[in-house]
Amino acid sequence: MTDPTVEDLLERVREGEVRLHELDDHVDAETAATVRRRLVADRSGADLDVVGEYAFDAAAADPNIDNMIGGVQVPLGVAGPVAVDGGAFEGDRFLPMATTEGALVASVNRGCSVVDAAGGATARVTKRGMTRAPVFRVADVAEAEALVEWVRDNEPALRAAAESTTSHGELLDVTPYVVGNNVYLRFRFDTKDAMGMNMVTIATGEACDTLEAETDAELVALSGNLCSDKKPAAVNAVEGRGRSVTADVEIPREVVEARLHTTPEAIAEINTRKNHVGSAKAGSLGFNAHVANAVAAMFLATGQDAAQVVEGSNAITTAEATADGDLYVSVSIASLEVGTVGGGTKLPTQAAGLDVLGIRGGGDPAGSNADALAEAIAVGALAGELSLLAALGSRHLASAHADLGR
Ligand SMILES: CC(C)(COP(=O)([O-])OP(=O)([O-])OC[C@H]1O[C@@H](n2cnc3c(N)ncnc32)[C@H](O)[C@@H]1OP(=O)([O-])[O-])[C@@H](O)C(=O)NCCC(=O)NCCSC(=O)C[C@@](C)(O)CC(=O)[O-]
Ligand SMILES: NC(=O)C1=CN([C@@H]2O[C@H](COP(=O)(O)OP(=O)(O)OC[C@H]3O[C@@H](n4cnc5c(N)ncnc54)[C@H](OP(=O)(O)O)[C@@H]3O)[C@@H](O)[C@H]2O)C=CC1
Repeated sequence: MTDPTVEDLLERVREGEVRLHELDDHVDAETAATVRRRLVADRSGADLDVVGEYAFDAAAADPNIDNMIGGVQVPLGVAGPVAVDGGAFEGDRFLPMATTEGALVASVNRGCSVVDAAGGATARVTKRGMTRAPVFRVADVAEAEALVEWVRDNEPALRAAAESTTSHGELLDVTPYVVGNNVYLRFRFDTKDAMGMNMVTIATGEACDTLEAETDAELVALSGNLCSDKKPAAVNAVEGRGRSVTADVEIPREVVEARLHTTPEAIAEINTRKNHVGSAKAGSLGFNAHVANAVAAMFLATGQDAAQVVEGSNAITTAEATADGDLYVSVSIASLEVGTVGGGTKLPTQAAGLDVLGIRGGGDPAGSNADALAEAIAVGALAGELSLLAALGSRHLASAHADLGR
């Protein structure tokens, strides 16, 4: 059935009277999406009916998407339940994972069952702080030095300016970097339960206004790439960004042999030769097998910013056979950028993913829910590492994907 409003708007867009992104000014968000979808379908010849079958309120998604035409669905599975002794995440929980890679959830699920059989994993957030690093132009290195000194002497003023824009964010420190006549100031904030990129960008902008009013430096760009957001960068792997989180477990030899079909020694050797030596030779920032898999699947399931999987793969896996012949395994993710408020966390299916973990919204104390999410993801990554290393040891990687992933 044709809707006169849709037909009329389609015509007006085709005539150039209304721009595609201005449709929401004329009709409700859902109708605007329908008009855009029809237009794209007509132009491309694609059948977009299924894209129009989305389960969220189009108006509520306004902060999350521009030029919306519908929704993409990603299958959602669970691994676990798995017992976790965390600094913030406690208990036996299922881990929600959204992915299109067959065998991935099975792998993490197997890892979770092994972790559980070993009595559970331990997880802790060891550092927190979301960063934004503006770049300033100065005349020369003498002025650069003067600016760095000014920043050191005036941190309270920068803090007051930055924190005037947020009731949750706290400026932790400002680290200067000088390159010729460029000065980069890496502002680091405690963003509590928010991932914090909007929060710290707004707060840093305010601090930059103060700095420009008081010094000769000129702001060139509010993000100068030393932050560093959504790019592989050693600064994040070394200094951390978002949450730095570690999970570990010690697994009795008999559990390794019965459930993973291999030995602690074999897993330790594969970890060294593959994750450490192979990664070093490849020039990789990630010294792990597939931490990005658990990070990406749990990011999608809980409304995180998918592009930040880049930083989430800055992880080191260690594995060793203990003196008792058991297996110790750990995963340390240096820069896991997560939140349980803001961004995509409010969308209904993503909020449901956080509910599965029991950590939707603001934590008590503030920041504890985002810590818990980081710990849950680290345990998922640990389970995935265990299972994949074992599959390589028992030579099951190819057959597992042939059976489950095609
Ligand atoms: C596939 C398995 C788990 C089979 O492993 P298995 O030991 O032969 O399976 P099983 O049938 O004996 O079951 C053992 C447990 O696995 C789980 N399990 C088993 N099947 C399922 C299923 N359908 N759905 C959910 N859970 C499943 C489940 O926990 C089960 O215990 P139970 O509950 O029965 O007591 C194993 O071979 C495996 O983990 N393989 C590795 C696969 C993997 O890790 N893939 C990751 C993606 S690879 C990639 O993307 C990155 C890569 C590889 O390129 C990175 C790199 O370079 O290294
Ligand atoms: N701007 C940019 O450069 C970039 C933006 N993004 C996007 O930014 C979004 C995430 O930014 P983010 O700032 O996290 O989210 P939001 O912009 O959605 O802001 C979250 C706000 O929630 C409020 N809040 C309420 N309860 C809490 C609590 N318990 N802990 C912390 N804050 C709380 C805070 O308000 P208040 O501050 O008033 O206290 C906070 O600023 C994502 O959509 C992401 O895609 C991603 C990369 C770059």
